[in-house]
Amino acid sequence: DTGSAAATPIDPRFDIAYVTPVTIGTPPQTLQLDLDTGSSDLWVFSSHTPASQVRGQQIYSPDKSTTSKLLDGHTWSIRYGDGSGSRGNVYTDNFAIGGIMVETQAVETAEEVSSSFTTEDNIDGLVGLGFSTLNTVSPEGQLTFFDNAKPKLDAPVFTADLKYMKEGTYDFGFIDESKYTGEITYVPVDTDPGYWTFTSSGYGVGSGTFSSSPITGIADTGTSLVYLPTAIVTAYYRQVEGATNSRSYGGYVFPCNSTLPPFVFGIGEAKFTIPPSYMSYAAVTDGSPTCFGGLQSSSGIGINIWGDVALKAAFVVFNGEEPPTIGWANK
Ligand SMILES: CC[C@H](C)[C@H](NC(=O)[C@@H](NC[C@H](O)[C@@H](N)CC(C)C)C(C)C)C(=O)N[C@@H](Cc1ccccc1)C(=O)OC
Repeated sequence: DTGSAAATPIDPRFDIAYVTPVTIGTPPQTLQLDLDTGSSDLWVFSSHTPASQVRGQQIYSPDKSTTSKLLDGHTWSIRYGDGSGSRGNVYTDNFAIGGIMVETQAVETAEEVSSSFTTEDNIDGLVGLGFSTLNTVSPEGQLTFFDNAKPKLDAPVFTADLKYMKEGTYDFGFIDESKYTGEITYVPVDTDPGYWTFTSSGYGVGSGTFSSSPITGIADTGTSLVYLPTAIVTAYYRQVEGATNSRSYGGYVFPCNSTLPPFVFGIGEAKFTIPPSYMSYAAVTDGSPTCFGGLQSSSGIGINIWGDVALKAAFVVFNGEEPPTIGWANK
């Protein structure tokens, strides 16, 4: 099998996250989920989510599905790096993305979600596409959609073609040559503890010299920004007029009318350029003349994260063969 599904930005003003339509159950219930390579739980707003925590999200009602089965005695509870989280029970049911159907996918129903999920009314849940070792279901961990679908796919891969303030695509089971230019550069993935962890070959700020120093981090479609070591981040903002590291805004900000250099990162011998428009992520509040940077420091997180600001500058292949690799191409 092969399949494709849209990755649509949830906000017209800036790319905070992307959602993809999925179907769950019989008859199919359609939800818009955030495909997240930075985690490995598939969880949804559901008929079990307290009404006070639901604000317009589509919900999955297992009782309305003839193919749903409670996974008795199983629960899940997840905490993300941004402090958000959720927890609940587990069902298995039919689950499809882009026409790829998995009959007994573990679908985790939310009994509780944190406030940032309640307020984000365009996200009905997440599809974790990290490695299944990170799945939080207890007492038995469950497989991700990708692990379940892999045997059915023409090739054990999925690709991300995220776009700046536009609809992009996730493809499953094939590599669409029309979506990229030149060659795909593959690098090894370290699957411990369960992220798509790889090592970039270095970085450059604008037309400055390229610094060939290894940067190990994760490819995370579920994180909006890029988080890198402080030394790299300060080198970048040193080139931005009026940039400061704001405690009140929680990161580097600068006057929106400042000229920003592009940010270059290396994958093997290949170079990828994040254009200035992606690096000026968003006004700190609507209409403010102060903008928040798309590149921030990872020092408070503990890992480097190549989030959407970097991923949308490339065509990315998540290769699930043994051993897994990750491929990057320009587009
Ligand atoms: C199973 C937990 C998943 C894998 C969780 N993953 C993450 O938090 C990673 N991805 C974060 C998600 O992409 C998130 N931005 C999705 C949105 C919609 C909320 C971060 C680290 C880049 C995690 O590592 N949580 C840490 C908590 C943490 C991590 C980093 C910093 C601080 C705290 C944990 O609990 O690990 C067991």
